[in-house]
Amino acid sequence: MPVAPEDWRPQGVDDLEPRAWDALRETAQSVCVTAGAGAGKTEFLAQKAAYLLQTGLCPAPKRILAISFKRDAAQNLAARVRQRCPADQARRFHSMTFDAFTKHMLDHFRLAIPYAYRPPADYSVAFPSRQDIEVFLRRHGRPNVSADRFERAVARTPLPLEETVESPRARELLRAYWDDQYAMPDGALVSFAMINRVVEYMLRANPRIKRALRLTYPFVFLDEFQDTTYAQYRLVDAAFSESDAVFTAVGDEKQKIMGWAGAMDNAFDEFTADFNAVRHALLSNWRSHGALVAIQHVIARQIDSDVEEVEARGELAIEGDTAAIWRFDSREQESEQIARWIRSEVDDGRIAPHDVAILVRMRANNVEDELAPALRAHNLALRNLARNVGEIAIQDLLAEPLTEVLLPLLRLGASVRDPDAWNAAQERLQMLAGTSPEDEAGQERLQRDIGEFSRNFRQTMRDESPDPAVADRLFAQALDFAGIERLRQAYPEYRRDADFQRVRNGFQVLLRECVENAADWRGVLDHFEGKDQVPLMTIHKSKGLEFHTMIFFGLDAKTWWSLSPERGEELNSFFVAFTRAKQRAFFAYCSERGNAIDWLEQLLLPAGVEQIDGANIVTADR
Ligand SMILES: Nc1ncnc2c1ncn2[C@@H]1O[C@H](COP(=O)(O)OP(=O)(O)OP(=O)(O)O)[C@@H](O)[C@H]1O
Repeated sequence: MPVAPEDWRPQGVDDLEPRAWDALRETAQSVCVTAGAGAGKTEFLAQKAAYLLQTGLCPAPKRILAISFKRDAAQNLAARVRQRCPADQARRFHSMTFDAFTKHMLDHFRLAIPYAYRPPADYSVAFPSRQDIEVFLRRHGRPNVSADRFERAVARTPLPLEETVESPRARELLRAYWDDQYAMPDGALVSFAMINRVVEYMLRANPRIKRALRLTYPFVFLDEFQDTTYAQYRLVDAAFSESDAVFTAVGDEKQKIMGWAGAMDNAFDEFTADFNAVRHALLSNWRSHGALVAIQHVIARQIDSDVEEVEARGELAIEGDTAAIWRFDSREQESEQIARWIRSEVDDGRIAPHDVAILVRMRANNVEDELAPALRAHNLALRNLARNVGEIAIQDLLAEPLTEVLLPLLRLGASVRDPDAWNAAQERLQMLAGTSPEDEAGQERLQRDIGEFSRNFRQTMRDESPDPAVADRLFAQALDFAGIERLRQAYPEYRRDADFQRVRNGFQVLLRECVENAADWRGVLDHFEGKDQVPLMTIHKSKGLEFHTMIFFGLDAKTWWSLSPERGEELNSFFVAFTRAKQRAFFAYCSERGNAIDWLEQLLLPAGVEQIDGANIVTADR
């Protein structure tokens, strides 16, 4: 039975702030919710989804489409909705990344794409480097065209080029690029920018597909809207403009860090005007405590002098420094002291290793080489989430649906009792098998199957200690139990064999790696998930995440040469890094790397950020 809208209450949190209530109850008109870091934007979307599904304002079989930028953001949002709604409702919440959405549209409606631009069925997704583009431009006798500009032109120019590009020379070059990519000797190579263009063209050319899309999704959520590119915006526009679809776009202009990749200049203003949206600005920060929020406000004001002050709703739960620049004389001292500091915090029981995130601006792999040995010497493991296993980054792999399905199954074998793994396995398999929660016989069968599977698995894990060959066998059995065909049907992103194999291979590679140094199978799986390891990632990949303690590595004018008051997006990146911290934010500066960033220190020190000699953050006798 649907709940009456006036009786509906937020799920899993005590309350929402008044402005969030207004934005949540607005279901007849599009809304644009802007809010600072930690304001609960993702939580707000999960609550709004629960509201729409539970009150019947989004009645079955209609669905909500939620588009995020990062895979883990999409997964995080879907997981929050699953926690707040029964399975049959949560299933009607489709959360995916922009790229996954467009690729799904391409794979599903490929034959509806006008012939001249239709990629062959066995295309591969390509991530062209600047060098690839330069090679192309040279080959076509245009070495003086800037590769960056050309790439932007491919991403921005609507199809068909024959109708949209006036200059014959430009048209010829763009057309040659499309032809070349489709005619690669080892099969067509199509970038996400190109996928976006063909799907937008397909939607324009096929009003029936557009109508079906609109009937399926009366509500569309757009997360991190500040980073929407023009091409993505045009696609949303092609799919939903002049329809009754109601949009909810959320984001924070201060966290816009994708301008280099073509993010729009005034995304919120354009959206508000084009979709006649009502604007709401949230004013809480549920993540960080007062002292951090006060410093965040100083940085936010530097980004936007009109920014409203927000209310800190997080509690301070730690003694000592909460924000500081740690100054080191040498790289060696830096790595050693950071490792020693984390060790002492863990030994004192204040945090687990995975509660401290090390963030870097770029080149996580180099930082891994530098920091990992020092951490290892203190019996700490660094988990470089940017590192690839096979052809997929660990951070992306952990957010894959395949991982969501297989990990609970493997966990069932590694413990005598693991109710969380059982529930997760049941929920995922129920979804894969399409078993309705009301189908009692189906549910019983599923429980029996899971019981038998986990007994067999437990037996193997008891009898055989961690070893790569056994890991391969267990992986194959878990995959077999979940059912490869079922997986590929349930998740559109796996419909093409190459996409599925990339993830499958990555999973297997990581599992094999984790077998080393683990005393038992539970240890292997903990390692796989990153438990008790210190995560290392770039700021870009930290968006949307939060950590008890954040340590930024490389705050000097050489390593972060692009951080200057004139380059707004770099300050935004700094803001993103700072605002990931729930309790503490530290910045490591090492004079051996480069000079201090004076203007930033002048901003931060009066705002309450301490400056601490790295030699003193923890003493040698610890
Ligand atoms: N209404 C609420 N009550 C209590 N806690 C909340 C509420 N809304 C959000 N939170 C918590 O606050 C934290 C930040 O929320 P969330 O990640 O949704 O913020 P955000 O606005 O998306 O952040 P950012 O833009 O900085 O990534 C999370 O730990 C979330 O669980």
